[in-house]
Amino acid sequence: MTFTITPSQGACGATISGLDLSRELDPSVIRDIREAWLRHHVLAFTDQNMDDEDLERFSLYFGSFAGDPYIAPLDDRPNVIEIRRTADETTPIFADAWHTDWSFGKNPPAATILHGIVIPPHGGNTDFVNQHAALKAMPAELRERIEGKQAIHSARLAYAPTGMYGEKEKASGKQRGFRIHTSESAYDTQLHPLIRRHPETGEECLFGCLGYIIGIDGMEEPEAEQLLLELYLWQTRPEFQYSHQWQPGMVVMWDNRSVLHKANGGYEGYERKLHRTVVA
Ligand SMILES: O=C(O)CCC(=O)C(=O)O
Ligand SMILES: [Fe+2]
Repeated sequence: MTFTITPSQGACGATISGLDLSRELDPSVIRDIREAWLRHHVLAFTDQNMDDEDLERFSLYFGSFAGDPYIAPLDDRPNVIEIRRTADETTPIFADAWHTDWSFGKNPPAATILHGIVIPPHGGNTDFVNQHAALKAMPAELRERIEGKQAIHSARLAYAPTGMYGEKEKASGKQRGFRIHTSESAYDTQLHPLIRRHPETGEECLFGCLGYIIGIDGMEEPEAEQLLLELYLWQTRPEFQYSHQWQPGMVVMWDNRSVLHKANGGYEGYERKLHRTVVA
């Protein structure tokens, strides 16, 4: 199978065309994809015509499934969740803030894979920021202040009963296109270093950002908040970004260990539906 890898014009990301993910892939092709994924951090596979079974098989080439703690999977597919926004939905856009998937966990996942099924005619990009590039270009003065520091991660601002997707959203009576359940477990915290080495490539990068990061271990709150905000503004700068524009049938796979990502709106009145797997 021959395929083409075209790097994006942005700080990360590449498009792969000429691959049919509805078929089994040769080990050598899987190796090439893995290499490209580690190099470009975000891969977009164009023109796929595939179902959930294909998505699952493709995902398992890269590791085992990680179960989503707060979003209900499809009834008949415990490893696939549907990110769906109906045409008339008025809830806030899901995941419209920079984050690393489940950085609040003890062992955050390696990859998230999205299959675009219904794609609106405009808007709805998924944005990525390269955290290797952000660290490399960081002013020494800022780096010194975060060096050796452990960030406190938690899902509480999003998934606790008091969080963004909690009681308030329920009380608003607005319906989401998919089911999110909040839980007391979202108040749990987990430490991860702000600067760490990528577990596969060994390259240094920043990990996580304000949002799932709620503090810095051993630092007073106002001081930590100020530092995390400064860091956030640096690590999400436009020069480190790549904005991914979807086409129907596209599959996008990113490396949670090296990029932050966020969803975008801008498609009011249109449906958007993607199926997602997460690889441990
Ligand atoms: O809807 C999107 O573009 C991305 C949503 C997201 O953050 C995710 O699936 O992890
Ligand atoms: Fe996400």
